[in-house]
Amino acid sequence: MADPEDNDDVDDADDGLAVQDLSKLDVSKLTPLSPEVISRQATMNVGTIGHVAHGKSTVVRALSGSNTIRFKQEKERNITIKLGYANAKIFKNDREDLERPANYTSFGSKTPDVVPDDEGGNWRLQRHVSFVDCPGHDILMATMLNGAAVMDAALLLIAGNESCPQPQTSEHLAAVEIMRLKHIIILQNKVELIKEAQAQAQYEEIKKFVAGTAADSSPIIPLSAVLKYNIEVVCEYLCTQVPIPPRDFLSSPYMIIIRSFDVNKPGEEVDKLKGGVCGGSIIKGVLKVGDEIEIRPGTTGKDENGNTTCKPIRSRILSLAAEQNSLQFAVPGGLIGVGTKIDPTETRGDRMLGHVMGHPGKLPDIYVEIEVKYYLLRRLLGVKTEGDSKAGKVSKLKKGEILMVNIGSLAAGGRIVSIGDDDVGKIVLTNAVCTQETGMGSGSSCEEMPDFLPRGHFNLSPSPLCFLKEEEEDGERATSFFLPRRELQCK
Ligand SMILES: Nc1nc2c(ncn2[C@@H]2O[C@H](COP(=O)(O)OP(=O)(O)OP(=O)(O)O)[C@@H](O)[C@H]2O)c(=O)[nH]1
Repeated sequence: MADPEDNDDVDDADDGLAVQDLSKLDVSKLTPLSPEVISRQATMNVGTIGHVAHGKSTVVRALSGSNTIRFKQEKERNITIKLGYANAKIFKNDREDLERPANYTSFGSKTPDVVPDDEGGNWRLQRHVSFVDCPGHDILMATMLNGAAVMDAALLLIAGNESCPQPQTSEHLAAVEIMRLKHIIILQNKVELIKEAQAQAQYEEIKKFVAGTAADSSPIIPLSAVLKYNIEVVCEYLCTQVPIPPRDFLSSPYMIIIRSFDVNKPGEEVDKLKGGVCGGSIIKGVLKVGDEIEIRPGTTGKDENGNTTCKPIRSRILSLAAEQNSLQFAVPGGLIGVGTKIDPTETRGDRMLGHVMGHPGKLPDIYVEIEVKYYLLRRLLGVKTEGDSKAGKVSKLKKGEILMVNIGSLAAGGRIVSIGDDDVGKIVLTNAVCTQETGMGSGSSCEEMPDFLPRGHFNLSPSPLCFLKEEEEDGERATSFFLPRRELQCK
């Protein structure tokens, strides 16, 4: 994602990339492979999933050349805590004598779209991928699910020197299955640590584990992420096994905000202060430099009766960037950074996380209560249980129970206020949420009731949503999760 701290490095002109000219932009002709788009911005999101320390961050580093572990605590503990992002361009060589997989490779996001090799051939850009690096630790499952919300495909990392499956191997696979993710590539990592017979035995174990799941017919690539062995096979499969995701360029823009920053250094002079920056992923539509924008819910608070109030924030786009590539327009897909005129104190320290950005008056309504049809998983995932032991069973949801609710990039607390016989739960949220309403929504809008947030009933599709429920089982902390059936209509 565009890291505002790197903003000074953003090249505006003559950066060797395709030119984006707003005066010639015809949005109806854009595709995720248009040269002026993929030259600068990733248009496909690929997640890395799997058990803790199986090599997710290492494989992203091998593919992109960038380190996704960026936070101090993460560096100290050597585990991923927040979602990490890194972009990579995937190239194919045009020399016919070069056999697969050596004719595929990846370079960083700033690389020009045609790179000459030493033998008279050229590496030509095929895909521009944004890697979403998920944490593998069980207590960070909610973060992993936020990442799964934007994935078009996933790399499932399985360490060759451990038995399969480990708890988060099955938990992550189940999560992406529920998100309806179909394109999964399995990476049997750390193969340089094991003998061939051991690798073969684990291959059979993996085949048995994925039988009947979304990864049933997924390719299994033996890999060493540290030695970069078989990385070019991953590049090839990303081009040949994962279709270009369909994107809606024509609708009014809708971006979920995943990070936000104040990019000013302490003590900066007033006339040099820069406006707030929001990072996120556009779900549909195109945002352009100069656009008027609105952020919802925006500034939220409570009135004298304790009711939640909100005031959407309005501003203008001053700059757009994808990692270090400057953009004139941004499309659905990889993460972008949006420079605005918003007071930077409003965007400091991820304050806008969970909000959405779009054109003024064009975003969905804001809600503090949701009604959702859910289904429970039959057994707890992520814990080792003996046989048919009750510890693995998921208990029913109860009135008054507190859940964690993920809607887009928002992770909010939610209290169940009622549960119907038809597994429809009414949930009051701790945070207001602006989310997509489809079907016959019956919530009244914020404009109609400016002092109060509405109580709405709606189907959250296509906004991904899930609940996390924390349970103590024999002293072991377990996590299970629940999702609404996407096809269900609202009341
Ligand atoms: N020998 C060997 N070690 C590897 C390989 N890939 C990763 N590792 C090591 O495994 C450890 C964990 O790697 P990470 O990439 O941080 O694992 P992760 O899955 O991202 O970890 P979390 O995000 O914390 O779940 C590190 O010490 C890596 O150097 C590999 O191919 N071979």
